[in-house]
Amino acid sequence: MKLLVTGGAGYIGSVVAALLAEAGHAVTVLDDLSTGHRDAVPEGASFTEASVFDAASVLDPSYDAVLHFAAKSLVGESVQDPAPYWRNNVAGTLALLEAMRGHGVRRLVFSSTAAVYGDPETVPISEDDPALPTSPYGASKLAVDHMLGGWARAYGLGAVSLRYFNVAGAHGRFGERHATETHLVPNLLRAAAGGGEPARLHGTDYPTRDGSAVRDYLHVLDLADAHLRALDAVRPGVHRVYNLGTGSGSTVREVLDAVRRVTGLPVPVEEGPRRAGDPAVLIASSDRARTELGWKPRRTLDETVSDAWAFTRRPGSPA
Ligand SMILES: NC(=O)c1ccc[n+]([C@@H]2O[C@H](COP(=O)([O-])OP(=O)(O)OC[C@H]3O[C@@H](n4cnc5c(N)ncnc54)[C@H](O)[C@@H]3O)[C@@H](O)[C@H]2O)c1
Ligand SMILES: O=c1ccn([C@@H]2O[C@H](COP(=O)(O)OP(=O)(O)O[C@H]3O[C@H](CO)[C@H](O)[C@H](O)[C@H]3O)[C@@H](O)[C@H]2O)c(=O)[nH]1
Repeated sequence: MKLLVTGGAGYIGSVVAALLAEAGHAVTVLDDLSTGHRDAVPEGASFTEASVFDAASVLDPSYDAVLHFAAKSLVGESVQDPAPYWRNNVAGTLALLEAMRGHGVRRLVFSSTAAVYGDPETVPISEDDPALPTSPYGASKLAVDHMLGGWARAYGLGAVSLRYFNVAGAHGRFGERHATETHLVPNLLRAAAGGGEPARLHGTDYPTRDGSAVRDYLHVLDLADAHLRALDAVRPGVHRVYNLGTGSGSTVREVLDAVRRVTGLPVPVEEGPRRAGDPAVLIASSDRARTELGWKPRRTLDETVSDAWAFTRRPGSPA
């Protein structure tokens, strides 16, 4: 297939673009490099440095599908400064959808998020549970999910929204390197590598088994596999939503233990208050993806941490 991958110079987009190129697809990456890196675009993919707002001039009717990763995605930042989230994630996606419609490109796989669910009443969370986001980031992604439903019904778009839970790990030279890093696993690994600040543990008084927050950590390669399956499953006129997680939760302290186990290093940690807006527990029910996409996550937390550690220690890594 001929595919446009927006955000393909970023963490998750670069891993999926690499796998798509390895599978023999013709991949064009569109990325404005706002948080991504030119050297993260995989060999074998062509690259256009542009914004999703310019998608109309990059797409043409020969494209079979778009995988849309480009977004702003920091929960806390979106609370402090929501305007860029609505502009980039909602208006940017609208521009992309109009470009797709204009060129007759009718298949889309979209990066949605567990943040659409806010603070859930029960876990594991299924796709039919209430979506009450607690941040502009989550609200912007939910708005797009709604937009895609309307586009499928009215214009015949085939779309899949993949609601990722916590993504971690790496695929060789493709991994997570953000100038502003808020995610737990890379922050713990940076502290393990030494030379910097201790890692911070945000919140020790959650109603969980050890007082720290619980998340569902999914290896980026398992996540990527779901994208390849979604691309095959997408059908004109239908919008489907799938949660993607392992179905089992780890506390922050358990992830810290995994990092100590995998690296064999003492990871300095400072305990602090809760981070504003963080829910206590987020765990996915991915039964729908298992049933309809035949998807099954395969990698353990230790494998996830181990692959992220190998990425952190690669030659030339700033960590
Ligand atoms: N990392 C996670 O745990 C997680 C969880 C849930 C959902 N997501 C979603 O997955 C997607 C990818 O996340 P990531 O962690 O790889 O983030 P990332 O910041 O590494 O990648 C995003 C990429 O999009 C590009 N980009 C941003 N705005 C753009 C625009 N207007 N035009 C063109 N390119 C633009 C950036 O330069 C970057 O390369 C995002 O949509 C995010 O919301 C991520
Ligand atoms: O240095 C850190 C970083 C994080 N945490 C804690 O570790 C857990 C995981 O935090 P992350 O920042 O790694 O991930 P989030 O759960 O906050 O966010 C992720 O999942 C969300 C869904 O809820 C969104 O999709 C978002 O894009 C994605 O990054 C949280 O309890 C957080 O407070 C720490 O203790 N120390």
